[in-house]
Amino acid sequence: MSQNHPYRGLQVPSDAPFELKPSPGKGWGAFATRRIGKGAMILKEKPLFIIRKPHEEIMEEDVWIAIQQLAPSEKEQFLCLRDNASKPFIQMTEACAENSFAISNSTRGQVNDPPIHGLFLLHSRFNHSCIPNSKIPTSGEEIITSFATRDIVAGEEITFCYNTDFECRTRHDRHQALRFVCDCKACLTGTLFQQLSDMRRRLIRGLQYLTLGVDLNGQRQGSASPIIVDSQLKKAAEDFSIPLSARLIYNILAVYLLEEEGLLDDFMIERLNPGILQIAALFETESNTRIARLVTVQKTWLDKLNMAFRLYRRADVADHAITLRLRMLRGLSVTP
Ligand SMILES: C[S@@+](CC[C@H](N)C(=O)[O-])C[C@H]1O[C@@H](n2cnc3c(N)ncnc32)[C@H](O)[C@@H]1O
Repeated sequence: MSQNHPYRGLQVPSDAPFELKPSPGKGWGAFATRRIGKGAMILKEKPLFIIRKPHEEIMEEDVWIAIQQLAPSEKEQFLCLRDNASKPFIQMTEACAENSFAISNSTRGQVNDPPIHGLFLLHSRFNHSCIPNSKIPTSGEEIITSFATRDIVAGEEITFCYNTDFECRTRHDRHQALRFVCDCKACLTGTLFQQLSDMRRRLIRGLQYLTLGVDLNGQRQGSASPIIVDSQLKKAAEDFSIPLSARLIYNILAVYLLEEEGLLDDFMIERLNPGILQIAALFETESNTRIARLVTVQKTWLDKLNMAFRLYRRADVADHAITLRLRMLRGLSVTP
């Protein structure tokens, strides 16, 4: 039956390292046809069309106009799309929502430019995992590219994470956002890994709060579901008076937890490591400077963490100045 499925009509490049086929319980998915080494490119894809509007403002008419402008062969490709591989979409906006990605225009556009949504025929066939094996880094370009974040063996399903802050969200929160039940290793209830996963992700969120002074939505936490229960510690985070030594430990602990969770890929390291090196370079008290330097040269994140713990509860000459600088950067008065 799957031989005649409309997805067979989707044009997968002949050199692509994957094929499309049914993925039990998830409609169809993309499966590696050969080994894909960590860091290797999986697919570079041009959008079939783009719509320059925020997601919630895209109307039927917008999608119809975009489709009318397609070449006949492209229209045929669009008509292959199915609602999770089963039924044709009833509304064009649904087809668009299920098969499009927000393309960041931050690198080229102006701040007030409308967001761009691109419809991608093939990348939209990739299913979600909360512990994925691929990533589509934001590039600011209309063409998107996926890369393997770890070695993928032939036959393995290729997945990516549909949301950007899931490393800080528990299973319950993730499922509410996804609106389908994911069955990845971090979602399978009754397992030790799942329990640890929730704990790690909650901790990562808390550590982020302690270093940034705000929650994922950029706001201070409300009292309904506290992330940091200790009121003094919460105030210190919001006042940016967390000492440098603790900042370094929190940041490295978050990376270590990401690694334990199976989420630490090269893109993540590229994003997080500069901040850690920057903190390590800020110490001014001589003994602290020496330890911070040792932290940076350790090979593993566990070794870095162990070394960083030597700084635990140590004050630094630079602490006060850092607090003032962070408060000024956030537009707060210099005195808490
Ligand atoms: C963008 S589509 C992915 C491709 C889709 N499976 C297909 O056959 O066209 C997203 C939809 O796939 C399904 N899906 C994706 N990841 C899943 C997962 N981990 N578990 C269950 N369903 C999943 C959900 O129905 C979701 O709304």
